[in-house]
Amino acid sequence: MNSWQFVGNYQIATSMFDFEGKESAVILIIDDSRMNQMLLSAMLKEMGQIHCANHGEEGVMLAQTLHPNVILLDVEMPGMNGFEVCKMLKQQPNFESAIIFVTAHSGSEHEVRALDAGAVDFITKPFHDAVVKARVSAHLLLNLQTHYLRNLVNLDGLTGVFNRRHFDEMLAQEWRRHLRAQQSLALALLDVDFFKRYNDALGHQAGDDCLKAVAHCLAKSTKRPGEIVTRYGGEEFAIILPNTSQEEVLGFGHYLCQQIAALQLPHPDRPDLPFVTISVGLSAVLPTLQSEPKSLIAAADAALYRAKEQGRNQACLGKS
Ligand SMILES: Nc1nc2c(ncn2[C@@H]2O[C@H](COP(=O)(O)OP(=O)(O)OP(=O)(O)O)[C@@H](O)[C@H]2O)c(=O)[nH]1
Repeated sequence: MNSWQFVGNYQIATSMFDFEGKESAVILIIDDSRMNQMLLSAMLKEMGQIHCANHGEEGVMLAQTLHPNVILLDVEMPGMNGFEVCKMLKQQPNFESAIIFVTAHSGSEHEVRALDAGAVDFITKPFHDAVVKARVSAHLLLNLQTHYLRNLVNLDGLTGVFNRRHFDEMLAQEWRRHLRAQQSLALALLDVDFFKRYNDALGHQAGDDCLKAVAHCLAKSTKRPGEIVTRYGGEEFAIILPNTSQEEVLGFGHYLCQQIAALQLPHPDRPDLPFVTISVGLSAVLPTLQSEPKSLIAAADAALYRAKEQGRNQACLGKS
């Protein structure tokens, strides 16, 4: 059931927030002037949680962890200026915030430059209360609606983690990003052990609940920025792990096995243990122009097969 909340003059469903686990919209103000931070915060406080950064570097860092819906970005700042900050923000994976430039300059040349840099709008100083509120609430609403629709397309209906379609898109995107940066990209493919027996013993409904609990635990266990948990199909899940090497990834696989076993979800019909476990196949590779993302999947898949063969409830590393 939806409850409703106001953003500016608009009433919107709180389910738009629920997808992100947020309770309200998030607005980030990046401005070196404390006075401007205070003025803008006072004007916008009804619209959501307000966070402030005093310079560009801090703003980029906060944007990475807060995933704000709207960023108000001062153009003239010491150190990195607003255009440089905007460029860095846009390079972040999964960046979806609406950037509104804040500038003392008006005129078409500045407007065009701001929009060319990737901003959705700009606000001129001195601030006009009604104009600031109207512009921010319009972009906040648009950002939430876009985000909500994107989630409907990209999320798995049963478990709430990302779906296979999003996995395919993100793996291709991360592959290109890691090829450019020459960094190692890793993948975990995992499968619930003896899941057919679980369904047969407890029914499909209980099987669905089990998949939800596993997905929730996997999502809680992946904390680094850019890590993406997806339902790969049936009782199989895949996790994309950016900037992760062969040495690191096996440890992560063991950790996932432990986390799921620690749930102690009773499994009434398996030959070895009385609770639900997973098997995990892992792979990590430095992408090259000659290789393709499917090599990463094939290696993780072969490793998953080995983990099953060797007795389940364990993680194996594949060769890619
Ligand atoms: N409840 C439920 N079951 C599903 C869903 N998707 C796939 N399954 C079931 O998952 C089971 C997978 O069975 P198998 O591929 O034989 O694998 P397993 O029994 O887990 O055996 P191992 O992987 O070898 O440990 C099948 O019975 C599917 O019907 C789903 O969305 N909900």
